[in-house]
Amino acid sequence: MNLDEHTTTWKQLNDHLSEWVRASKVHTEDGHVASYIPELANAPADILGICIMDAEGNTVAAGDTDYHFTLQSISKVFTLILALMDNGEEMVFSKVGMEPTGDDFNSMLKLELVEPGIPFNPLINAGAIAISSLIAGNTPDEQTQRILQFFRELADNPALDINQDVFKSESDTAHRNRSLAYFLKHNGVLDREVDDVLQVYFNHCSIQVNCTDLARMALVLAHNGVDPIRNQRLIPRRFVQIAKTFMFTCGMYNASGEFAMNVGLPAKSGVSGSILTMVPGRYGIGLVSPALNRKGNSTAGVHLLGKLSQEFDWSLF
Ligand SMILES: NC(=O)CC[C@H](N)C(=O)O
Repeated sequence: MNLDEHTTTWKQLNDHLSEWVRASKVHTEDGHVASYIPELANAPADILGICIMDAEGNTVAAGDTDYHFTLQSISKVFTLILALMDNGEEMVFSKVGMEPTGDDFNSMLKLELVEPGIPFNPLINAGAIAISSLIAGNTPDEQTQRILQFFRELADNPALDINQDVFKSESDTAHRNRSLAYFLKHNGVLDREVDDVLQVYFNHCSIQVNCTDLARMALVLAHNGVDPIRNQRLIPRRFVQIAKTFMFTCGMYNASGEFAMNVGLPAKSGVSGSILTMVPGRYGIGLVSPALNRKGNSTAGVHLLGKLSQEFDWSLF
């Protein structure tokens, strides 16, 4: 995109984003806030906030942008990157595969059905739990600190921290994730103890952010691992390429095909109703709207991104 195009897009966004947010907000009524993690059930069902950041750090934001939420599954993109940085591709892909499942994000179906019993990809729960075990550190605390440091660097926000209430709530009720982890342990995928691995996993899912933090983290991916604001490489290009490929094929779970069709951008959603996406080479985008559809993606959020993609012809296809 040349400078003129950027100026036009930015003006359009400034002029219309609030109105588009209002129009998408009605779609919060089509969804439900996640309640299987009890603490998430307290989220307001009718809000929608978005922040779009350009390569200089300018932002256009609209809606409920002060709202704080936990990263949930969005964290999986960045723990994958960290595991790749700590272990290299060969090691990581001996523990997780590269294919979409077509199943729900917390499904354990294919772990038993398909040899060799490793998770299909690093963005489903089973895959992300396997990835948590690969983060460098001698103890779960050391691993968690390493993740926090990395996320703070990417968000350029030293104040990022874990929401302890959400952590405890998930940890107390995660019977399904526990069974996935035991399955993985049995299959020889986890070299650490199940409880230790889960502690790291629940911790990174519970890191609290706002839309601006999400947009800032997305901006680094949009620029292939270089933070364009500080002009500093934070992630090797190849690992961003891997992460973005997974976002495209699995980032919106088993609605990734539909999202690719309607929006056409690499994205990752979380059950807090958050979505991180980007316009490659240009903008980082973070949004939140807690009401989810059946597949675990924000109803109003997906609608708004469809509108933006259509308006600015952002689809990569
Ligand atoms: N889709 C998600 O955001 C899932 C993350 C959540 N912490 C879980 O394990 O269930």
